[in-house]
Amino acid sequence: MTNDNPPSDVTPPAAGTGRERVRIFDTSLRDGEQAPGFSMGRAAKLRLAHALEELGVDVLEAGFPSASDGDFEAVQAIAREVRRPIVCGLARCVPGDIDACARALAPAAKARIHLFLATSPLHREFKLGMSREQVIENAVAAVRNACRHFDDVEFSAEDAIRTEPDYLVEVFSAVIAAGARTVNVPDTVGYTTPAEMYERVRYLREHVHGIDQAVLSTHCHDDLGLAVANSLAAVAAGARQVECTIGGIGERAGNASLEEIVMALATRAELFGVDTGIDTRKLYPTARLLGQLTGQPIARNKAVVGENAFAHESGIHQHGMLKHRGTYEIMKPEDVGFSRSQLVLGKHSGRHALRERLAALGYAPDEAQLDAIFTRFKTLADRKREVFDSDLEALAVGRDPEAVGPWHLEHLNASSHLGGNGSASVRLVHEDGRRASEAAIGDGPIDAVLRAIGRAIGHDLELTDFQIRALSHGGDAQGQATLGVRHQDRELKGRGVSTDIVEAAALAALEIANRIERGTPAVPLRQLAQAI
Ligand SMILES: CC(=O)SCCNC(=O)CCNC(=O)[C@H](O)C(C)(C)COP(=O)(O)OP(=O)(O)OC[C@H]1O[C@@H](n2cnc3c(N)ncnc32)[C@H](O)[C@@H]1OP(=O)(O)O
Ligand SMILES: CC(C)C(=O)C(=O)O
Ligand SMILES: [Mg+2]
Repeated sequence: MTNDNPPSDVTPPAAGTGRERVRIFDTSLRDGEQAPGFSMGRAAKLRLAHALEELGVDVLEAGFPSASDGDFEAVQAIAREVRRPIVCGLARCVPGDIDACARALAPAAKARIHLFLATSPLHREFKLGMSREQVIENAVAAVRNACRHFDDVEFSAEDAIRTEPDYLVEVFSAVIAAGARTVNVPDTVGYTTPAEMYERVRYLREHVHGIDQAVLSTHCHDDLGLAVANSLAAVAAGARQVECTIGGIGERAGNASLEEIVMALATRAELFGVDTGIDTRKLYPTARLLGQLTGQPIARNKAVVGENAFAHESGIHQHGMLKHRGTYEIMKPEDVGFSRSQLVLGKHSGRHALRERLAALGYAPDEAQLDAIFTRFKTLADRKREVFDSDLEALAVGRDPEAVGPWHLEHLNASSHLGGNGSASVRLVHEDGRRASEAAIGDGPIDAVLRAIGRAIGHDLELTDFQIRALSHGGDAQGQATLGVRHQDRELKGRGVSTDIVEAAALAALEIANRIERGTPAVPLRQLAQAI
């Protein structure tokens, strides 16, 4: 289709800064979705597409319309609903794919077709069975055909990095003459290095005819863990579009990660001198959404958006952070969508962070008190992976944070029902011989168990977080449940371990219930001295 909105000029300046703009081409919904474990249905794709629009991507590759009816419909739905970015579809250099793309993208406000054909000797000979000349003929014919439907045509030379450089120049010169507006250099198998990529892009800029009328793009894979570095090298050499995915998802080891590229360009703006249109504060929420939609959570140590990206457990780092956060952070957590940095208390923490956390909880121990708490804190931290606020409170007032009881679980019955509801009944027995039986329904069985236990001890408990982690493998694997619970404006955390995840969650809820029962309130500061 011919768009009313012509494609924007080749390298638009970024608003306000006077710097050139690098276009962010997101392919989470195409290359990202191609990887095992990341496949998304139409509703999920549509949801992520809206989030990517909010994030500010310039081009959104919505899928491969000829891959399946489902993908066709997903691309069509995205083309209909997502108005701000250019919506793009992938197509082989065959008329059927081009036709499917044109139909799927017909409702788009701004549409692009992304044609690809492999150009490397290996792919030409063994995969396509085409000569150099045939590859160029097919590519040119496909671009011409696509131009009958689209103003905005991108051509990718699949396996460009392993393609003879002078031949790649011929291919790109021919497709630009035929009407391609973007030429893309994929490192399809993640083989290149930053120095080689820089040199390749520089060479292409120097030798491709008509390159000034096209945007030079790159698309890097992470087989050697170099996708982001190679993408940045391409930008340094003059590439003005980068193809990438949220969380770096994609074929095999994945694509270059969008959030890493964007934050590298922003954090080291003095090196690159370019801007993107990304609202960086949406990076973390978008990555979380992707994790929820695919069921593949973000790795804890993932750069920029991982849970540990702004978390510090080591005492020496925590001390530095308390003095000046620039000592151990090069980006602000708020700038990528986290609410704040976190000082996590564990066995590597020191007195400075402990004192800070105790102060936040309302305790102001003197040096001797702090030493005593610190010793017991280290003993506890050696046994637990993370020390919660409720543990600290128990330490601060001289109670045993690992004490069990007074309530014990005597009976548990929980069931889930189609549509999301769950019901549970529990019977608790107290050390003094009392018994309490309660039943509840909730938003799933875990919520129902928590409510039933809350009722049994006479407190309202609201589920705020639930995580389950396998501690071992096999049919009788132990699962560790961690519950986050709100009780009277306080967030409490509890853990339970069992081979049954509902029971593990019940034990975590009971741990919280017992803390409430034992009462570890914020003790007035003056009482602290007697308490420890
Ligand atoms: C590097 C990349 O990421 S490329 C994109 C990869 N993504 C995907 O493949 C996901 C979607 N793919 C699919 O659903 C299927 O492969 C389909 C529907 C596109 C094609 O299915 P099939 O027709 O059964 O072919 P199949 O996948 O087995 O083989 C690929 C065919 O496309 C041809 N081909 C591969 N690339 C291209 C190209 N760029 N242009 C033209 N033909 C191509 C191959 O030579 C082969 O042709 P042949 O069937 O005549 O031997
Ligand atoms: C389709 C192309 C751009 C691709 O995904 C690759 O070569 O990796
Ligand atoms: Mg790819």
